[in-house]
Amino acid sequence: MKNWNLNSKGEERQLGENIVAITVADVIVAKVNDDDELLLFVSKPNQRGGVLFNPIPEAANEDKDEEAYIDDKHPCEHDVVGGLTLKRVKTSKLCGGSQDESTIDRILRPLRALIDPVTVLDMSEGMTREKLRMLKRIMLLVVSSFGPRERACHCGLLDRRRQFAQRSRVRKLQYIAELERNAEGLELSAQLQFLDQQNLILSLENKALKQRLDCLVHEHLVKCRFTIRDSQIVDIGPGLEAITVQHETLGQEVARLQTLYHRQQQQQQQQPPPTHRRSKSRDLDSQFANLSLKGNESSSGPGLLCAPDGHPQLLSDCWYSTSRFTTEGDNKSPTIKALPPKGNPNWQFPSAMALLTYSSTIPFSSSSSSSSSSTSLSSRRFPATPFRAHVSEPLDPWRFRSRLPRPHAPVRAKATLTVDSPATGDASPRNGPPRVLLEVKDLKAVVKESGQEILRGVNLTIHEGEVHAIMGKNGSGKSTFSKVLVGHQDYDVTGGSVLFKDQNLLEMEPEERSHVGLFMSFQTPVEIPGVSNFDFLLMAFNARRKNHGLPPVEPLEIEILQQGSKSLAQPMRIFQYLTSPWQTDWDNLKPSGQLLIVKSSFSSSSSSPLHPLFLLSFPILSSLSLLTGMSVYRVSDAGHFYSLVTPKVASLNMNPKFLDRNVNEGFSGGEKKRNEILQLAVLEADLAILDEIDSGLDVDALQDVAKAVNGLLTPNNSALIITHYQRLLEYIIPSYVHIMEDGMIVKTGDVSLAEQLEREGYRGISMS
Ligand SMILES: Nc1ncnc2c1ncn2[C@@H]1O[C@H](COP(=O)(O)OP(=O)(O)OP(=O)(O)O)[C@@H](O)[C@H]1O
Repeated sequence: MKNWNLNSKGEERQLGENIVAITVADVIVAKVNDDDELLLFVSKPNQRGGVLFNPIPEAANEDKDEEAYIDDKHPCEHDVVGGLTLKRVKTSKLCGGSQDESTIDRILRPLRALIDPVTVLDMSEGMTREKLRMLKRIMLLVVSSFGPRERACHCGLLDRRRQFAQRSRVRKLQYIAELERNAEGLELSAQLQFLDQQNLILSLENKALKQRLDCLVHEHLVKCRFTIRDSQIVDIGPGLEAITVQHETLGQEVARLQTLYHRQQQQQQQQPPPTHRRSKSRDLDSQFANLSLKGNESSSGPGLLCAPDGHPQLLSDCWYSTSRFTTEGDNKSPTIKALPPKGNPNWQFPSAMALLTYSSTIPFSSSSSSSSSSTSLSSRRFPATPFRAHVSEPLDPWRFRSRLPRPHAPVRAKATLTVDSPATGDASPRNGPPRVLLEVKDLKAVVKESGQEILRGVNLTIHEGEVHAIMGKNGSGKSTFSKVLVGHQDYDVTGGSVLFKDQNLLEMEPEERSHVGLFMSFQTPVEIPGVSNFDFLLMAFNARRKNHGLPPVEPLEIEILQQGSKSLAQPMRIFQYLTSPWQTDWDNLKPSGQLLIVKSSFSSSSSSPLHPLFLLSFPILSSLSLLTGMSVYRVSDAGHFYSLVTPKVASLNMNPKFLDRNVNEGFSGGEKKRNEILQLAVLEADLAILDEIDSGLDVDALQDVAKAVNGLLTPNNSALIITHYQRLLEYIIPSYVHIMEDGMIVKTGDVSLAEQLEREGYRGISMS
């Protein structure tokens, strides 16, 4: 193993000699081959010494997607959340340890085939400070390939499609790993220096050659590969195998671009702010119009589109757009003609250049002004006379729409599901009197462990469309009542009956209770390390759908737009436009994964018109696809789970990034509560039991949460709210207020009872 002194943020990290274990992230999911299952699945070590999911499920459990696995010694506080049974395994099972040698060996065997030696952290004795320190400083992701047959690591929760959301977390780590793998035995150290948000300088120091190799790396190119041969960088970026660049000249080029960049920055600072902001698409248009072209003037061969002066940020786009082409016409105004890449006679030249060429009026004239920059490239490949493309008018992407290659058939059948809720409740009231949803008669329950009786005969009837509030002194049994209703394992029911929608609730397993429409928001919501909120919501949602005999909902629609020629056999240096579809910033291009993906916001659904920016970007992607052999995908959320969940996130005033975070992990108290309501909103339960959702909420959050709950109430569902304070009931007006004392409901009234309680306290209320 080489030592690397950088991590993805450019911070100094020194890796231990033999350590290749993998993570400080919550979950590492990596995939190399198209057919791969999950590579590795390690959760952040936490104080309980556990991670949540076992990467090697029992054979019998393999198909139970909604289940994970528990180490009984580390039970979760609540083992049923949103209808999913959560189980826990010990870190030792993942990171190694003496407890189960064969399991560890099974995990590590394929890893060892790729990277050796592998250091195993023995976690069987629990987490020590030293081990934690070791884990924390490990920032190297091992990208490996486990075929489906080996299935060395399989995650019961995430299938390939769901990994989209996870990939963002690993992209930079992958980058480091990729650099490491491609160093070809040369000892390199690397430094990253950010020029701006998107561009950075990657400096590779080759100690053996005593050379420093600098290269501008656009964010798109973060996954680019630098191969070093004979003191030259060969193969920079996808598809540019033909380009050989001497590192010294590349360094000069970088320096030049850097100067340009700084000069431009200075100029921008000196200029008064523009009065009108130009739309981004217009900016792109004009930037494309400024592209220049360098290439082989007379014969076929590689060409290079170059960024206009002062726009180094376009450089990598241009590189990506490099295609095989030839020029026709005389030197003064040659035109470009595309050549099909080898082995692909049907190629149509759908590159950025195609946009230029198709306009057919574009003259390419010899330009001496840019000859200086051409010397930065190897003269063997690039003659000193470059061409410069002039575009007389801004590009109108709509003009070229019909020329774009027709999308291929979808990779898999497009989901035609509408995301209908499995909940039975809909907004329209049923005919006749409201149905009884919950009928509790003389319910008695004891603490399983001690036999202490907590509930001593609770009676409560809840009809559809009603909101019931339970108040009561601390320790009166409110939470116990709600937990008994959802089947908490700590309690035994010793008497009475509970009917939910005419079914005997007490005979049901906890997850069944959830599936039939009972939802409980806990006082202290459970954290689920290693599982993103989005995945969790999707799993819970689909678990309920499954229970109702409905097919699962897909997170996204994925459609292939251009089939690449290569199989995904190699780790690819491809970026994707989308890792989290809720992030809709065009500039936020993410290097990750193996797919070229256009964000849903640009492509919308397949039936709706294509966004102009998509049209502009597609040729680049398409060209890149041709060069690299990778496929181009389009992703749409229309009618899929993303489109269901994102408005609900918005209605709760939650930051969409919360979808990407692990369930409740690191959330503030208020955020956890909102998250609980988000779960409720997604699951659309018939009866929501909300235990102190107002605790820990500031005034705004309280209003948001109350508003969201009110928005979920329909004539056909109901809510049971446990609270200490009347203020919540100002926002969610209850039909009935009950007071619980010593394990029984001792008084029932309307909202005025809560007001009286607020004024006079429990002493002021007669419980008779
Ligand atoms: N698992 C348990 N083990 C031991 N005692 C328990 C357990 N669960 C509940 N109790 C006891 O039962 C009583 C009622 O607790 P519960 O949490 O239901 O009260 P509560 O009305 O919700 O109180 P608060 O308003 O403070 O939340 C308390 O005395 C509590 O200590």
